[in-house]
Amino acid sequence: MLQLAAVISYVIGQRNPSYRPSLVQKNSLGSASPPFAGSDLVLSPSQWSSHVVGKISSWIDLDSEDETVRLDSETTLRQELAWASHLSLQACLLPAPKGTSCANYARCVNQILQDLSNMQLWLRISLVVPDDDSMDANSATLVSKYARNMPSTLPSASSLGRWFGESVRAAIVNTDSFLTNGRGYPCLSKRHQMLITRFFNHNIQIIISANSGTPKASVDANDFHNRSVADSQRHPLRLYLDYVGHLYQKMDPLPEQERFELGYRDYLQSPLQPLMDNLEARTYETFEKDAMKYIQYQRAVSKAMLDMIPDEEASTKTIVLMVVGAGRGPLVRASLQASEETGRKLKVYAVEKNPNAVVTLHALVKLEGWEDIVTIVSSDMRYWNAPEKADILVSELLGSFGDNELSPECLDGAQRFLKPEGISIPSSLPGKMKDLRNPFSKATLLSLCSDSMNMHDSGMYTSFIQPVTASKLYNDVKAHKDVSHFETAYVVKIHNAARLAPCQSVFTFTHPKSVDSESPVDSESNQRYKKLHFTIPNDTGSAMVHGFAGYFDAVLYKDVHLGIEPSTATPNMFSWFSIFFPLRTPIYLKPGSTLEVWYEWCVTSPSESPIHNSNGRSYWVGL
Ligand SMILES: C[S@@+](CC[C@H](N)C(=O)[O-])C[C@H]1O[C@@H](n2cnc3c(N)ncnc32)[C@H](O)[C@@H]1O
Repeated sequence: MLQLAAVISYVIGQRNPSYRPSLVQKNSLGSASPPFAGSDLVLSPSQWSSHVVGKISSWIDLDSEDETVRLDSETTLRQELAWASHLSLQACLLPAPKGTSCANYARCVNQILQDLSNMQLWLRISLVVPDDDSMDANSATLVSKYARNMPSTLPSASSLGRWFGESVRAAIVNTDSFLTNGRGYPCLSKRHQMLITRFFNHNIQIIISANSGTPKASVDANDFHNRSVADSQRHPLRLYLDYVGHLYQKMDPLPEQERFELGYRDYLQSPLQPLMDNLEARTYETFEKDAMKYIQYQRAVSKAMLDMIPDEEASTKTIVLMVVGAGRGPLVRASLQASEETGRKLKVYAVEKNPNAVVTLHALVKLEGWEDIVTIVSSDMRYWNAPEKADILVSELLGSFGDNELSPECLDGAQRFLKPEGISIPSSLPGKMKDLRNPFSKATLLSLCSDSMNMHDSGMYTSFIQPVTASKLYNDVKAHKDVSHFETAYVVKIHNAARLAPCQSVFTFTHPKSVDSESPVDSESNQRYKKLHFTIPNDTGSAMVHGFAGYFDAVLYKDVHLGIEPSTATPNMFSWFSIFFPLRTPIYLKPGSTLEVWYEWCVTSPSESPIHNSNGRSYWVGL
């Protein structure tokens, strides 16, 4: 049930706490060394490997000025880790470095890591930088392929937030961090409670620790073996454990959408290429389950119809509506429902280039009896010779980053058959955009759209990025051991990540494009360039940037929008996950620093990255 109960910490060297290799060599005079640990028979191999995390002797000081202590430390660390490997433990918790210098600590750990195959090493890192030069392991910690010590006074939200992008395995909460409630039971402040709940949401285990003098949460393995249930209930940290268990139990159940998305968390997927490839039936099926998307389209089409035809002309005029990229027909259905809802008459063309989806479209039209209203066109919209012009053009060709499924290029082709006064859904606000366009260059227009306008009044769809710490995503890309995977964009339900600065808009595309020949804006070009500066809040502290998370927002019509940019995301919609652009080498940011990035694409400050995906050599979207 509870993650906390799942792992017992086993102090590997505790058989004899005063054991030092150098003393043994001096005293034993060649006789056999006494055992430094208990027998491996006290637990079964599966218990060792699934229930136990080893705890390496805390006296170890790998950077000690005292040569004997340093050498003893190295020998003991290796010996204890070898024993832990012998037991097939899943992980071992290393003691924190003792001073400010940890060069030899890093060297030893790095060397040991080369030979470790399955066992993880957990490092203790204090959530706050201690005042003195000792890393007080008992104050409060996270265990990451870290363990974090959690202090009684917590740092700022953005400082804490960084850790959700790092590979944190456990949080060590000292009993000092607890308060006592009116009935004398341990409890935590509201901020601590929220943090613990967030740890649970990120599968971070909680370890309760007590200062020396108070019995520790860790249980001797021999003791554990013989312990009766009644004994264990009297464990001095039992009340603390019960309280943390209570926090776990009172968590709200995950909403249905998040449950659906659980299996996709931090799982890198290649973005779809619906133009170059033909989508499969199961992909269409996933789209079609997203009721929210079609509700928003229906609302947008209804509003456009009402604006287009006044009530008094509703029975005499018929709107020509074209769904371009109709797939298996859900936007045709949404449009027909909008027609029913508004009492406006409709004639529909469903244009689709995927011949397999067209088969299903035909079956749908027949099944629903739409033959008199809907004409199916099996063609690429860029080359179709439409028999008449459309009043309303409905499309959904959006990728997670807006234009990355080539919506601009496809709609450029479809614009030919939209009446000059016609409406595109997603839609621009032609009058307003035109006012802005005329006096400015394209670069100015882009920065205006992004910086000073409310995005829902701006163009048709806009992409956004923000820098993230996302060590899991980074390591998954790195595991491919080639440059091309670093130069690829991924669609991913980003979960274990820290969003280091608010999103900024990148590119905006509007349709139909301006036909104003006097405009200085080259309205035909879909080329874009943008330079952005992200300022990391001062109280974040230092952070690593592993890449950028990308999103889009689209104005469907007037106030009806659709998008995944976190601050305005359409609720309960799961058709799009974020996009992730990894960096080949993570960038270290000092507290309060500014990150400069240009797209597409390179980081130029505080340090320079190589140019990514030059000329689309690793990743491109196929026309
Ligand atoms: C993202 S899917 C959306 C499908 C459908 N509207 C839905 O909501 O389920 C985009 C669809 O547009 C089609 N498509 C992409 N580019 C096209 C083009 N140039 N001409 C016609 N269809 C296109 C794809 O084959 C795909 O069926």
